[in-house]
Amino acid sequence: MKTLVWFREDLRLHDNPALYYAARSGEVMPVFIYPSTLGEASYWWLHHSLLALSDDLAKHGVTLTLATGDPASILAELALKHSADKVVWNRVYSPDGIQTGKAVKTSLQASNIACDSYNGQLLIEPTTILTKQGTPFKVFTPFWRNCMAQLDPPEPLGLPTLNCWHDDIGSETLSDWGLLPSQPDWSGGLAERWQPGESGAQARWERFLEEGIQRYKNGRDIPSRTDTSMLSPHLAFGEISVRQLWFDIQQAMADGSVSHEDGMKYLSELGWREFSRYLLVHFPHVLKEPFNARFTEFPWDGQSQQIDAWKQGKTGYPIVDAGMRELWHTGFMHNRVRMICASFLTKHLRTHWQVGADWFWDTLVDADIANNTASWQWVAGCGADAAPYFRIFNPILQGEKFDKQGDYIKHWVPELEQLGPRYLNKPWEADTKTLLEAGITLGDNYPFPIVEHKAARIDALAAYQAIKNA
Ligand SMILES: Cc1cc2nc3c(=O)[nH]c(=O)nc-3n(C[C@H](O)[C@H](O)[C@H](O)COP(=O)(O)OP(=O)(O)OC[C@H]3O[C@@H](n4cnc5c(N)ncnc54)[C@H](O)[C@@H]3O)c2cc1C
Repeated sequence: MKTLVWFREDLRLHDNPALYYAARSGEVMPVFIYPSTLGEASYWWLHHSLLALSDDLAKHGVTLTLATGDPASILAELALKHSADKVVWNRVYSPDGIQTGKAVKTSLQASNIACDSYNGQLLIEPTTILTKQGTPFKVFTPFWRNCMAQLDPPEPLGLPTLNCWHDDIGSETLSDWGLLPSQPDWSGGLAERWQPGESGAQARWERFLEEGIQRYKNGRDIPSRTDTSMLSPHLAFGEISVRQLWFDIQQAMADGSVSHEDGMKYLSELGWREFSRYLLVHFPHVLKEPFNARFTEFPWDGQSQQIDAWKQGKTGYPIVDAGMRELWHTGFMHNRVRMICASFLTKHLRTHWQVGADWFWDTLVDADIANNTASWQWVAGCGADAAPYFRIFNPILQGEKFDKQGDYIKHWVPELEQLGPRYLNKPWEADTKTLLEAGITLGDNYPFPIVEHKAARIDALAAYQAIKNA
């Protein structure tokens, strides 16, 4: 049997159901089709991830074919032209991903080509978890409790023996695709931090199991530490299987190398990833509209100068600036700081969450339509099970609490390196002598705050009151 394996968000060989079952029944021909909707940082990642995948496949004598165009026509044409018996893929659970999967299926069936799809992305199928009334969950805790009660994922699949059929099917090349930035090449910071591809993902996971997971529950909120797994871009591109993470954590809790508390906390973060996809499957409109319909009328403001200052890490609030600069430099931002920066944009600057989501989409290497949308709506107060809008993060107190020694701020905002802890999160309150000794001239080498915290908070609450009373 000859099978075309359509790679999508599953750029790995291990525990890849589509590849595994195709390889077990005969020869395979892997195909990847250019995705036209990624952000710039994700295209950088994709380039390196595809290089890694095609090297890994080549070690087994298998060639990865690259193609551009409509998947429904490309796959049917390739299958007919090269006499494939079947086309298989792992499902993608975004609205676009579902739509494309359906179109491919219809087109293949119209050409009498067999096809099959698998779950290679989630611990549990979103359609199988419903409330007693048969409706989708809208709140995380009962959703996850329900998942945990039912969860019995199949054991991860190993690496199949791969055989390729050697038709030359005319692959495009990665350089044809021009995914890497040039003029200017801003990717230096990304390359320093990341190793895209399956072996990079496995290495990061092993490191986390050795030295991060044991401190996860308490350490995960401290941005200067490396107590989180940093697997998000690898998960977004499917370079590591979530089932493997699940089984490894279960095993580590069973043999006592990881405490129940740390292990369960990590699994619940994977639960948030499941929940984000679940929400998009059941409520696809939330990609563009607020989950809480009341927010349709919210008086968003958002001035372009202030939004630019936010993007550039020049708001005058050190923890926000540190986060936005980490994002620009590395394509990543720590979760606690993502929440602070997103709150600042949607509440202090009263800017529509979509503006922030778009910027993150372009600059994050882990940009993931489900996690990004759900998280932005959550912070903005309009999402499912969201933090209430009136809970407005105070960026000064957040910095003081989660970056006590100021290591994170000083790393990303080196202008403030000489400033002591008393004023590090509020340099504008320092007297002239203190600022002078620290080499800081506000308005010159570090900005004054672009908005005043208390006034911005009052404005945001007044705007919220307007929709609450409507
Ligand atoms: C405004 C905002 C935007 C975000 N955008 C994205 C995004 O585009 N892509 C993305 O993967 N995550 C996003 N997140 C969620 C979270 O910040 C990242 O998943 C996390 O920081 C990744 O770091 P890690 O892999 O070390 O996480 P860990 O703490 O090690 O968690 C393990 C995995 O669980 C999942 N996870 C963790 N937290 C969340 C969460 N809150 N929601 C959904 N899944 C989660 C991720 O897949 C993560 O890799 C966003 C959060 C906020 C507040």
